[in-house]
Amino acid sequence: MMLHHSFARQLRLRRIHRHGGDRLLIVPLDHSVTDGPLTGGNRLDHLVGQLADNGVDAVVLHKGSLRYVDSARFARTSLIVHLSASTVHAPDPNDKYLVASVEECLRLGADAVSVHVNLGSTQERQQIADMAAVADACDRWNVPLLAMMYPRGPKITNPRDPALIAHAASLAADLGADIVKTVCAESIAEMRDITSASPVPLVVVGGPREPDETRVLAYVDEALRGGASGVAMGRNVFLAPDPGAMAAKVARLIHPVPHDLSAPSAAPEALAVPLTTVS
Ligand SMILES: O=C(CO)COP(=O)(O)O
Ligand SMILES: N[C@@H](CC=O)C(=O)O
Repeated sequence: MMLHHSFARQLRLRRIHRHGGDRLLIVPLDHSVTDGPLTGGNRLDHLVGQLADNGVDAVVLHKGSLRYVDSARFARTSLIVHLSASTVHAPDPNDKYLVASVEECLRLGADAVSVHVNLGSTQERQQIADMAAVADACDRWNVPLLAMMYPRGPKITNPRDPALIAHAASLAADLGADIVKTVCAESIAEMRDITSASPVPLVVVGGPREPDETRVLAYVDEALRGGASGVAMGRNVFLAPDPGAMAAKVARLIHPVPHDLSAPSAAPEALAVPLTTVS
């Protein structure tokens, strides 16, 4: 629990943790700006409904997408509105910039906002400055901030370098993020070092589409055993043949029911196990 948060910000943070506890299953759907349509506009509402009905705590959407989604979906999941954009067609896709404001997102009904920073990108200066300004607005409006932090840039040779991931997390936390979404380290032990040093919860990305569902679920299990507070998994959920069923399987790992024996074990001998690489 954050020590110095207002009632309103804590309330909104609790809303994001829809299914209780301190873990999160977030399904980002902001790819429609970065990469292009992920579903036909009319199917976005159906997709959000599938996710809301199958244990997803929150979805990430861009501001205009909300016009295609029935507000009733958000009786069962929470809404994070994404502030950053770039496309894969840009001369530098790592050049993220703001396309919305915190106030705008509040008007739209957001429970939280997210901003994207590519640590090591040639425009990191502006991206970090943007995150700091967003964090100030979040403080003024008592809105939780999810920082999407990726080591990406001309000098980044291994984006899963634990030192880079730890740096990305500390940068976001120090500038005011409540939750950090970043890449997963290559081993459970490395991830455990990173998460234990982070003052804020870390959730890991799902990464590129992995058709083998068991590998995806093993990745989630291993990330949790590495101390991650959950996942922000997009493509490996919404590109699955049945996104609702896939969300439910991931949700069972993130929010195990008391009698659920498939919950991740905390076997210490597994710490040396290399993480399944899907991200
Ligand atoms: O948070 C994310 C996108 O904003 C991660 O998405 P993927 O799981 O598709 O990598
Ligand atoms: N927000 C992330 C992932 C998907 O869009 C990015 O822009 O790389």
